[in-house]
Amino acid sequence: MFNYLSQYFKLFVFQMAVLKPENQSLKKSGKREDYLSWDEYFMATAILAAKRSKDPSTQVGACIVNDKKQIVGVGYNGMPRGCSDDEFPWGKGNADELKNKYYYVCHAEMNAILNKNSAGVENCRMYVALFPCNECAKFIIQSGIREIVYMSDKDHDKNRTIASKRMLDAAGVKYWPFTPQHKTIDIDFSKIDWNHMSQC
Ligand SMILES: O=c1[nH]c(=O)n([C@H]2C[C@H](O)[C@@H](COP(=O)(O)O)O2)cc1CO
Ligand SMILES: [Zn+2]
Repeated sequence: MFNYLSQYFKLFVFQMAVLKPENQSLKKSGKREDYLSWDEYFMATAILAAKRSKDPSTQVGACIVNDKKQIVGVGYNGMPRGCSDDEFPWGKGNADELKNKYYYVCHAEMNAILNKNSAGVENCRMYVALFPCNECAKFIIQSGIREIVYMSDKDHDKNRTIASKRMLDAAGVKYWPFTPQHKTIDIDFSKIDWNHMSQC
């Protein structure tokens, strides 16, 4: 018991000596504490991009980040350039498959890779709202992306997801589900003080 208490006391003294000054200096700096983590920021960027999607049932966004934490590509699911999203179909229940979206829509991951604003995406990480399908997994592997951070794995029992994981595992691409600290992120344009912004 005495030994236990003595160990505990040593730990306490260590914390006071080593950890406290750092905490104090953090407090002194006056920085905001409620800021977004990097993971939240990149996932939120993916989800914001998804809001551009015209798909009435599933909106997917993807955000590619390099090892300097720079965003190098963003995309969402949409029709290819030149294929009007007012003319090509967005449904999925039609017996005639040519009248469903699946043959036409570009997936968010593919768009993010093709939209890259850097020479390549080797060794990058992709943040994506929905676990990538088998076709996207091929793009991810071939482009050199090494890690996937996802939110929903709603299609985990579908063959396209099983095949996707099989290929990602074989190629050594890591993937992990993301749980945000903030449940909501508020972007309220009406709260922006335009007068103040223009003085900056
Ligand atoms: O990896 C993906 N990336 C992606 O952008 N999508 C898009 C394609 C479709 O527009 C939509 C899926 O539609 P639905 O959930 O109605 O089957 O999500 C779908 C997947 C997974 O299948
Ligand atoms: Zn896909």
